[in-house]
Amino acid sequence: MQKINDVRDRLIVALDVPTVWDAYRLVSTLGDGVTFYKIGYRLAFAGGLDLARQLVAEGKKVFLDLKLHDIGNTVTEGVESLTKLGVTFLTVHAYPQTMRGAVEGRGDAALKLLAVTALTSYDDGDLRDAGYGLAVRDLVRLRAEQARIAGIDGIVCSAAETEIVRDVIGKDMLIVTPGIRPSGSAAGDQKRTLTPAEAIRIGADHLVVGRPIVRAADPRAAAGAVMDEIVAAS
Ligand SMILES: O=C(O)c1cc(=O)[nH]c(=O)n1[C@@H]1O[C@H](COP(=O)(O)O)[C@@H](O)[C@H]1O
Repeated sequence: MQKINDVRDRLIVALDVPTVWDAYRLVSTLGDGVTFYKIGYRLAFAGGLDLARQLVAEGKKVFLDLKLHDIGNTVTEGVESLTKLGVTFLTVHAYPQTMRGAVEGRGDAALKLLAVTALTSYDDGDLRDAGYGLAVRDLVRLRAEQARIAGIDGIVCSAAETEIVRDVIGKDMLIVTPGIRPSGSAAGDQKRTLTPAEAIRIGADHLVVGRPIVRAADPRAAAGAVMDEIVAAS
């Protein structure tokens, strides 16, 4: 596992809120306890790229979750543009051409590229529906191996696949796990979930948590409870 100096960085809160204003309000509510934020489709298409720059300027780390996937040249050019934002992580789908294009576009920049293997809302039946002949665990293993070969920095998968992925990628790449559900919280559309403590114990580096914090009656207390679990399990 890569060394993470500040344990707070292990929690990434997904800013899945409608407006930049809502995002600022949430960041201010969560305060210093949360150091790492994810900006995904919802905000990226509503002023989120400027927000990313602003959060970076304020000393927060930002994970830009755009899950890029296109012909290699287009991915290369898109990633080249995104290196200028100062964000820490960027997602691409774990297709070999896409990953190679992203690594080329990243060049020498500090941006770390994460490859999304099999979405955590998918089970084996969903993969069959999408035309795949592999079970989730086999697809995740294959894509983790392809990501390592392509020069990607980390893997996005369910924490349930952490051991399989670690076996393939070794210690130097990151494992970032969404689909985290504190016990008692609603799974929603997530199908492959683990609790924060389970995910940390099994070896995940960073946990992505959205609705259990963002939609909590008291988001600061919810984030604090997740962080307590992370610290206790680290
Ligand atoms: O790339 C991601 O972050 C991601 C990959 C994946 O397989 N599953 C997944 O849920 N995510 C993202 O992680 C977040 C999870 O949010 P919650 O389900 O609300 O905790 C969302 O922003 C998803 O877009």
